[in-house]
Parts: sequence; structure tokens; C-alpha cells
Amino acid sequence: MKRLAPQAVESRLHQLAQHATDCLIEEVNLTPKPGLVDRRGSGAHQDLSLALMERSARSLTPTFYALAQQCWQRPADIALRETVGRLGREGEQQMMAATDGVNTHRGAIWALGLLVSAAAMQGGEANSAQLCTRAAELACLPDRHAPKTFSKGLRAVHRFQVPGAREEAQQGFPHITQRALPQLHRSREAGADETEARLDALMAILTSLSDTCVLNRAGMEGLLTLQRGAQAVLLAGGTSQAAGRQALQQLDSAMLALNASPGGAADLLAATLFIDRVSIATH
Ligand SMILES: CC(C)(COP(=O)(O)OP(=O)(O)OC[C@H]1O[C@@H](n2cnc3c(N)ncnc32)[C@H](O)[C@@H]1O)[C@@H](O)C(=O)NCCC(=O)NCCS
Ligand SMILES: Nc1ncnc2c1ncn2[C@@H]1O[C@H](COP(=O)(O)OP(=O)(O)OP(=O)(O)O)[C@@H](O)[C@H]1O
Repeated sequence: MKRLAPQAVESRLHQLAQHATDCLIEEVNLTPKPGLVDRRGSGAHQDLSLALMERSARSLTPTFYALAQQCWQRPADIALRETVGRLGREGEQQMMAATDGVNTHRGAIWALGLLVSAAAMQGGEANSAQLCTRAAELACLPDRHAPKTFSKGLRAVHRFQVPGAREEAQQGFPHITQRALPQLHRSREAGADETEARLDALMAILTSLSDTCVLNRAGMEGLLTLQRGAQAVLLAGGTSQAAGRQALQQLDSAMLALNASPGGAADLLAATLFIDRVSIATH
């Protein structure tokens, strides 16, 4: 690993934290997303808004910075896992303080927190596969201090016997490496503009993610509706095509009718944008 001067390290740590926050802000501003908060409004959410999501994203920069600082050029071991867990939980408290108790970004703190940590472990230089592998190593390690509390995500994982946020990270974010990033690149190369390419990447995640946010609100039927709807957008040529945009509009209406929204997929899209920004290109 390269040895950087202290000032260069400091600037890289700040950059990683700022990129993570920027990706959250870009995710929420991406429009139109099915059922999610975007520039048009709150989607299927009563307690969320664009302004609240942006405030929440900004409150997380110090958490991402602390994660990067603690993880800089360190190997994945239990001590580091426990530090990351503590900082992640403190980040959740920062978020809750900034939003008056509304859960805006719990899943995003988890995914982006692990990826910021992974980028720092690699000394700020890694390709997407290395980033996801390092993040998975951390996610697989036990954290003695993790509270054994009830969560909506765990309830869905047990009830429907599907992988959730924890498993996605432990498996090295397959929805990012095998779906979202390849789709993002394919759509860009096919001439889609950046908004269309990002929406297509979101659709690619949605085609197979077992999003516990959707399962909790709309059950397995709701999740299947979402997965088929996203597939229809991509089969119609993606959101750069009129038929693809129309399929997306139908999917949005279906999600609003089900009062459901794929918050987990939105988190993974933000994480995809982060990897796209910080990783060394290998494709
Ligand atoms: C693993 C987490 C997300 C808790 O998972 P759990 O399923 O119990 O949680 P909860 O219902 O609170 O939140 C789940 C969130 O994950 C996202 N999500 C849902 N489904 C999925 C999925 N299939 N894949 C990825 N993300 C998903 C959604 O945003 C959802 O709101 C996390 O909050 C956690 O354990 N944090 C502890 C602190 C820690 O160790 N942090 C380290 C990194 S900073
Ligand atoms: N643009 C977005 N719009 C909506 N949700 C998003 C967006 N981006 C990320 N999310 C994620 O979605 C999650 C919100 O999901 P959900 O509403 O299911 O959470 P909850 O408050 O725990 O549950 P509920 O609202 O069903 O009571 C947030 O934790 C956040 O990680």
C-alpha cells in the first residue's frame, strides 16, 4: 500500500466522507423513483421529505469521516469491526437527532458505512470488487456490543426466509457488483444520460432484491409486483426509451397503491454511486 503524507491522508479521508454524503443527496434527488422520496415529493412515505433526507445525509458526514479515519490502512479484525459498529450506531443517533426521530437512512449508514470503511482500509485505492470484499469481511465479523434488539428488517428476514441488509453486505453486495454497476455502465455506453443510467441501475437492483421495507409494508405479493415491474422497464429498453419510461410510471403507481417503497434498493443505489465514484476503474 502506498504511504501518503499526513496531509494527503487527511484530504482523502475528507473526500471519502464527502463523497458518501453527496451520493445520498444524489440518490434522493434522482427522479422519478417508484414509491420513494424524490424531487416530486414523498412517494409512499408520510414521515419523509426531500429536505429531511438531505438534512439527514449532511448529518452523517462526520460519521463517515470517523469511519474512514479509524479504518485507514487497517486489516479486517474484530477490534476494527467493533469500532465500526460503535461509530455506525453513533451515526444512527446523529441521524435521529437531525430528523427528530425519523428513520431516514439506517440501511444507508450500514451499506455506505461499510464501504467508506473498506475504501479507507485499502488506503483509499481499490477497485469495486476489492471494496465489496473488504466490506463483506467486516460485515461477517461478530460485534460483541451489537444490541440484540427487534427490528422490522429482521422480522421480514425471518417471516419470509429471505436475505436482508445484513446478508447483502456479508455476501459482498451482489446487487451492486452483479446488477447495478454493470447496468450503470451498459446504459451509459448505450447513450443514456446520467439520470437514465442511474434509474436503470436502480431497476436492475429491484429485479431481484428482497427489500425488507417492501416485504414489511406489502408482503411477498408486493415484492413480486415490484420485481416484475422493474424487469418490464429494463425489457422495454430502460428509462431512455419512451416505453421504458411508461413502464416506470406504471411501477410508480403500483407502489403508491400498495403504499410501499424500496428503501433498501435506494440505499444500494447510493452505495453504487459511491463505488462508481471512488473505485479504480477495471471495466
Ligand atoms: C444491518 C442493519 C441495517 C440492521 O439490519 P436490520 O435488517 O435488523 O434492520 P432495519 O429494519 O432497522 O433496517 C434495514 C434497512 O436496510 C435496508 N434494506 C432492506 N432490505 C435490504 C436488502 N435486501 N439489502 C440491503 N439493504 C436492505 C433498508 O433501508 C431498511 O430500512 C444495521 O442497522 C446494523 O446492524 N447496524 C449496527 C451498526 C453497525 O454495525 N454498523 C456498521 C457499519 S456502519
Ligand atoms: N429516496 C428514498 N426514499 C425513501 N426511502 C429511502 C430513500 N433512500 C433511502 N431510503 C431508505 O428507506 C428506509 C425507510 O424505509 P421504511 O419506511 O420501511 O422504514 P421505517 O420507518 O423503518 O418503516 P415504516 O415507514 O414502514 O414504518 C430508510 O431507512 C432509508 O434507508
